[in-house]
Amino acid sequence: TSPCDRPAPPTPGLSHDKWEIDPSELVLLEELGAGQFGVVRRGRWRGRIDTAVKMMKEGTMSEDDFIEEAKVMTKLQHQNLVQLYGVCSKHRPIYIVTEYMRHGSLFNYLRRTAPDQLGPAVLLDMCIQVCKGMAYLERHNYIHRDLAARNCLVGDENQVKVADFGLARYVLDDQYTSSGGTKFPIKWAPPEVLNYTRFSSKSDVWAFGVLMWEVFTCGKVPYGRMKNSEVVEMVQRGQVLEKPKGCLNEIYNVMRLCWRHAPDERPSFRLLKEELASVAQTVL
Ligand SMILES: CN1CCN(C(=O)c2ccc(Nc3nc(-c4cccc(NC(=O)c5ccc(C(C)(C)C)cc5)c4)cn4ccnc34)cc2)CC1
Repeated sequence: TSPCDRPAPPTPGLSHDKWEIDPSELVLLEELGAGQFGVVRRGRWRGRIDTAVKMMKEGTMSEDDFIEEAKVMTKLQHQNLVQLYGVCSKHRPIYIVTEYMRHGSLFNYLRRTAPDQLGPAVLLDMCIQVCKGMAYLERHNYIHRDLAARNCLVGDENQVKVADFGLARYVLDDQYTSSGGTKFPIKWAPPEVLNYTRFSSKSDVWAFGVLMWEVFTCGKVPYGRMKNSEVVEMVQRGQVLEKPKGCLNEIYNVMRLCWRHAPDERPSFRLLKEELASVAQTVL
């Protein structure tokens, strides 16, 4: 056969994909918790980098599609996004390796931290950090699809980062993916998602409003113990969450902008960032 028929040998050093992590460079440490996909553990990468390692239970996600998307996700880099370092996809279960956040989910952090540590200025700054991360995703036309305090993580000095952006697309469990499912995040969904599962950056903005409510109630569950069907009814009627106790009107007004019934009447994250910064300057 002529040389043209034989595949070229891989160029040394370029044969492995940079989003592929060599498991032999990863040391797995204590368990951080179990999520939708299975166990998450702290890890040490290349001897010095602290990581969180999601070990994807078989059958919980469309792995090949996700591995393809991982190439794009590793390029999304911002100080308010939990950085995806890469994947170990040459074995099963596959591992998703990200930067490590020491204080766990924002939801648990709000509920565990003493109220005197969580004054309005701290709470507003947390919302601004999430807004910055979301404005970056919006700029890159990247929709989160499951923004909530449980999917944000806390580091040192009340640093907050958005995690698992876009991951919802790869979940196979239709109890989670269909709006009628028991695991669908109904309480963070706007009318157009409840009715037509029409996700957009403007549906992320609605969810951000609910996240602001979670933050200013220090981790209360939105709509309390109401059943999903009752929440759907209420949201479609145009009723929204009430003002959290002790929350400034100027801050509650920003939440209400996020809960405008019509998606294009909601502000962009870019505009929300300005809005929140000006509230921080004037009222705090
Ligand atoms: C003083 N406290 C002691 C207790 N504590 C901890 O144990 C604790 C400390 C650090 C933690 N950090 C992280 N924990 C996690 C973690 C832990 C358990 C579960 C999960 N989440 C998931 O498994 C998960 C998230 C989202 C989704 C969809 C696709 C539905 C959106 C599916 C699955 C993440 C991810 N991380 C990424 C970066 N850092 C972390 C988590 C927990 C917090 C500190």
